[in-house]
Amino acid sequence: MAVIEVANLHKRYGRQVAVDDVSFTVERGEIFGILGPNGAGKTTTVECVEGLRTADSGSISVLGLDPRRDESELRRRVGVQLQKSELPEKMRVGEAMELFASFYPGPADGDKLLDDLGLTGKRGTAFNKLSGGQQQRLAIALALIGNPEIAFLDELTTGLDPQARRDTWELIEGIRNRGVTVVLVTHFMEEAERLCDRLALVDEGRVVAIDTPAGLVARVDGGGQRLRFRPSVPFPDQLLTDLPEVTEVAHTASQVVVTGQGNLLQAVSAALARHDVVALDLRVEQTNLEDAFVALTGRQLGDES
Ligand SMILES: Nc1ncnc2c1ncn2[C@@H]1O[C@H](COP(=O)(O)OP(=O)(O)OP(=O)(O)O)[C@@H](O)[C@H]1O
Repeated sequence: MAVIEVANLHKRYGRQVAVDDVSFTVERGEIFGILGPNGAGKTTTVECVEGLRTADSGSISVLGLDPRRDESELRRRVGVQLQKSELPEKMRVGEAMELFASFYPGPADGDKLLDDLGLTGKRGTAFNKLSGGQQQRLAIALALIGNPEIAFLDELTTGLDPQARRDTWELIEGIRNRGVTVVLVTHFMEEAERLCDRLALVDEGRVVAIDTPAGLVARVDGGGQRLRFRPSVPFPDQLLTDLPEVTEVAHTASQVVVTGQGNLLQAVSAALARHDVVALDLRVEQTNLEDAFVALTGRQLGDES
């Protein structure tokens, strides 16, 4: 059952088109990702869905409600990760948790949440005395304190170190396992790949594809694998392009990059061996969401131009 339905959403800021005909649905209990480079329109889209912004046109339904008209009911049923600037600097962690819990009819166990997020020892610490990562974790705790049916998490792990990032991913999986639907805005490919059941790839205000991470990766030409190596002696590309497993042979300054599927490694190694070519520094890589994004948009995820 869809808990969020967005159809033909448009939003501009002056002449700047931020969201250009975006449509998607989010099913109950899934982690739905919105992945795209900076400025793609992710935050604007989610803020319209949360009822924090008014779209220029299009329709949005959240839990069967209209985010603008039914704002007060939705506030009780969804959790939104606040941006740092939205919390008073002097407010202590424990006070923030109690204040936010008081807004909801059936709040979650705040002590347990602080414990899960590694903030138990920080109850008495003021917000502006927390590290960036701790502030981020508090924002997540506050988004979850109301026991929401849907949690909107925007740039969840930005500013966290790798260990804290992995801990946060586990926490989010735990939330999903309790039946909460999660909408995750991110520009981290690894985060999207690891966490999301389905995701919308967005670029320049448009949805370029919606699928599972594996489904998106499978759309890359020859989806699957890539080999990189330094040949001991030059050889003609045809040696490999003749193989049914190979879809493409490309060259960098010193390396050969072979894309393909099936028993690619075995087929390429055997063909090279037959012609006395040794593959030095051989690496096998799986194609990933970054490749899918490049294949679908012609741009890198991290490319802000
Ligand atoms: N309040 C605003 N006024 C004017 N332009 C805005 C405003 N907010 C966003 N924009 C512009 O709209 C476009 C989409 O921005 P948005 O923040 O939605 O993208 P995003 O994908 O969330 O990016 P990021 O990952 O950097 O947050 C960008 O070109 C941005 O500069």
